[in-house]
Amino acid sequence: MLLSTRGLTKRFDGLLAVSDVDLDLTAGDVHALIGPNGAGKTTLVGMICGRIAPTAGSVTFDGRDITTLPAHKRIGLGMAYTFQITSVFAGLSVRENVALAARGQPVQGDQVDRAVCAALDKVGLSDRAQEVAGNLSYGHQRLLEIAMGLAQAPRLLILDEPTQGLSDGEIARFTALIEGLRGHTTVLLIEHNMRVVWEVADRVTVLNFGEVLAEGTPEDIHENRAVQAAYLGTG
Ligand SMILES: Nc1ncnc2c1ncn2[C@@H]1O[C@H](COP(=O)(O)OP(=O)(O)OP(=O)(O)O)[C@@H](O)[C@H]1O
Repeated sequence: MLLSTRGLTKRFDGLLAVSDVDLDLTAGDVHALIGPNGAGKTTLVGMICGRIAPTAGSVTFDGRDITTLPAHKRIGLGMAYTFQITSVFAGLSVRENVALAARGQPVQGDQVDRAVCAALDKVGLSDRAQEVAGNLSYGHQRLLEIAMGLAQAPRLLILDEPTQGLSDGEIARFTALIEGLRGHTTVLLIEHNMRVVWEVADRVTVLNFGEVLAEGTPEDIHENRAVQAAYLGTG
């Protein structure tokens, strides 16, 4: 396992946002986290990457207990994440944004350039490298965020609703990109687009009211009646 949580819990005043979650991410897998709005997905991921302090439970990364490790140190261990709220610097160029994200990695000079070009190429933004990031469409800004994550050469890439606001063509490019990461980069993907989940996920965890409702392969989840009732509808 690259990452495990045990009994991970977050209480906001009276509200139990995440309750006793055991999650295991196998190295190299694409693991999708799904569930209705308010199920606790973003809160769970916030505890995994160190932005939210858990009320109880533990997080282990590569065999090390990181429950109380600050977020920037987790980045240093190889975690990268993109969030629903766009984090690009609007006044900088596309290239500069990715170069900033790559900084601090064990690459220098020409290697930074190469890492930036490779990341932009993977998300299909190479021809926009010189554009001011703030002028990009919302969908392209989401792709830029993913390039910023990739430029950090992460061991675990956490993506929070990466396909939200993307066109069909951009979604197809995104799924191809994720396919290309399988086996060497572990991906934790919060995703509402079920077609994307069925296409790219090796494992799926379903959260409902802060609890794990089901975990398994996409086929297991698709056939799970409790999941159908809670989330997928009767279809
Ligand atoms: N900082 C906070 N203070 C109080 N309540 C919060 C806070 N953050 C989240 N919550 C509540 O915790 C619950 C879980 O929220 P969370 O954003 O983790 O769900 P989610 O599954 O990511 O939802 P969505 O799919 O809509 O993004 C919700 O009821 C939410 O209102």
